[in-house]
Amino acid sequence: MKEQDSVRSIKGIGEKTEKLLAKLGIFTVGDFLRYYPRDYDEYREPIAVSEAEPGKKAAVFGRITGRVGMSNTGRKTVVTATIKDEKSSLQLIWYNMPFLRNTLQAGGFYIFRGTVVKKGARLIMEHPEIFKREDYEGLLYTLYPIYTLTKGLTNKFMVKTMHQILENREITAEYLPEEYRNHYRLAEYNYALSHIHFPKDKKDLVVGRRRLVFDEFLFFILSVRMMKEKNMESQNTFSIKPVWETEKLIESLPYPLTHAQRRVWNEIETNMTGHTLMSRLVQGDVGSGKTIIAFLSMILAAANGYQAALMVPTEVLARQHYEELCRLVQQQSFPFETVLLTGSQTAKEKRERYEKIAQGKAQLIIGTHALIQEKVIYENLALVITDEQHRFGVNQREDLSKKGVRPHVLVMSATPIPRTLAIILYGDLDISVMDQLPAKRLPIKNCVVDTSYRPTAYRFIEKQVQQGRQVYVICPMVEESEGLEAENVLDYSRKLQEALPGDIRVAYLHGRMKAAEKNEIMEKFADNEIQVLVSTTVIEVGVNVPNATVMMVENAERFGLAQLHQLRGRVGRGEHQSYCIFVQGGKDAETKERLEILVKSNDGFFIAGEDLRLRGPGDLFGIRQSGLLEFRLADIFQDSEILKDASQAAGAILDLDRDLSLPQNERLRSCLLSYARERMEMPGL
Ligand SMILES: Nc1ncnc2c1ncn2[C@@H]1O[C@H](COP(=O)(O)OP(=O)(O)OP(=O)(O)O)[C@@H](O)[C@H]1O
Repeated sequence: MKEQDSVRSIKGIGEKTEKLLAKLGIFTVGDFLRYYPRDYDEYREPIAVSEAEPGKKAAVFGRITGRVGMSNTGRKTVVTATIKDEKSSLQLIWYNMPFLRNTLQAGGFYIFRGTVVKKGARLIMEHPEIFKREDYEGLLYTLYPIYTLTKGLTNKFMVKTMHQILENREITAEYLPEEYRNHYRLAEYNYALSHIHFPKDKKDLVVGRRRLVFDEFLFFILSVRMMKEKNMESQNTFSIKPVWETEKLIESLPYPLTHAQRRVWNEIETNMTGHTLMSRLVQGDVGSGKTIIAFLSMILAAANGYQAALMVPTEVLARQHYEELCRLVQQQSFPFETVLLTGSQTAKEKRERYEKIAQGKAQLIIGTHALIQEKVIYENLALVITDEQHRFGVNQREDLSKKGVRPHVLVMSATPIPRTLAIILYGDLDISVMDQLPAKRLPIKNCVVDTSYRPTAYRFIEKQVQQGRQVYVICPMVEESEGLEAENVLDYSRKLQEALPGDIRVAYLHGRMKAAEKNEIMEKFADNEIQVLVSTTVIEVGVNVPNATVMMVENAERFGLAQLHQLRGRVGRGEHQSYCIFVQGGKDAETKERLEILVKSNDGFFIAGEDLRLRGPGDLFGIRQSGLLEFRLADIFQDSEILKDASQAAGAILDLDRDLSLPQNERLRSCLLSYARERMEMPGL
């Protein structure tokens, strides 16, 4: 069994399971290994009955008082027992496990582990695990992994399979030279992998996690630096001069550019018309107007006789940008042809576009990563713009340079990272910051509520739709999943359609739908044929429907604040007053306090910083901060010390071996390439 082998090579996995795993983005043995737990169930110190609190999972010790009862209700057998201390009692219930009546002894001392629930005045625990004291001691403080699942897969299966893979020692060879591991106090790779899944205790987990976080940062930084180094060496061989077309476009916009947009545009123009190739990061908060800056840069290249490509992470976004750019070009009667290139197009459609690109008939090219596939040959590509850095890793750059192309590179990022961290993460990529929102925007009105507010929210949604506006509702899950109590898109959209008048059209959207279906839904939403869109975070990045004025996020506690800020950025993009309703799953006061930060501020940088302050740096396994830079484990804020180490290591590695061509870096290089490939293929949520 090798990392790159299909999951089918794992014993016990057939076609059906293969399909289910694909839904989780697991295709190979390596994907499985890097499918890290979303949480851990800790075997904590047992507590007394009177310490048990409703809603919390606990291990409660006690002696069974009275007898162990058994009854039949309908087709179920119900076994019950009670444990007590001086102050309170806890009732234990098991369904369809009649044998327990004989195993559990009246008067026996046990530890019961489960979630405590309050029913009327009683405290009960349904289906608790049962332990003898001596057995529990062996488990004390161990952590049991919990994986995000999909219908048809159980946590038990994931655990069993993970053990099976990890037992096979040959799969994952260490790729980081020993001197680096020693210098940065890093665990060996296999050790780290097995301890992220099955840690003996928290300390163990921290050690394993540290290594894997280091790797994520290292790969990210290496890929950025390698891109930058290549460009730094390079002279700007393109002959690009400022053009009137960009000025004309700016003048024709229905709004003046903000100062920040002006400044950033000047920086880009100076760079592209200067002596060295551009490697620039444009960092701007949600809704700060990055798209028009991207378009201007593309027009600059096109008006100078070159091609420009804009690569975005989703087809939905590619199509949206394509339509907007076509509209602008036509309106100005510019003689440029715009083409869209996405994975879901038919072979014939793709062939036609390849031809146009190869012959230089198309100058403005927009698409997903289909843009840099083998068959695409550019005639004279001068500019590549990517939406998020991780989507344009080393291998894409290599793919391009194999074709003899070394274009200007512009990276657009909406992740609010303080400048100090951005510099470490993006190396010495030039950074342009767009720190201003367009004027005349009405600030979004926000509220944090619990689920009892839903009827009121639905009435509000109804009113907004009657006024011609549109609504997003975000759920954390696509479908129901075992062991996770969170709203899911499929059931929620059904419920919502029933709760709203029949003439309001509700539709749903999630990353697992076919691209064509997603496009159709998005187009209908953009045309206001659909008024309410229930979606996963697949709409988080870049989607722009200015008529949408309400964003309702269910189970808001499940998202990082920075991610919620991104989601909120989907509304308040037009002239109408917009609203954001964060619905909290429970009533936890701390969670409410955290969510209230969003009510206080609309500044992405501030929000990210406050989130960290509230959670404290010790909270390694809480909700991840930045949904956007899709690190699996790493959190740029929380792990900023590891980030600094990784940045230093990347520098040392590249100082000795600029393109990782030395034999000792061979494995590192191939891991880096598969890392970049993996990022590209990560399915939406
Ligand atoms: N200077 C401006 N004044 C008014 N509106 C603007 C200005 N610049 C852009 N816009 C409009 O603001 C909206 C958001 O712009 P854009 O889609 O470029 O945001 P963005 O920076 O890409 O944000 P996100 O990261 O959320 O995608 C668009 O409808 C755009 O037309």
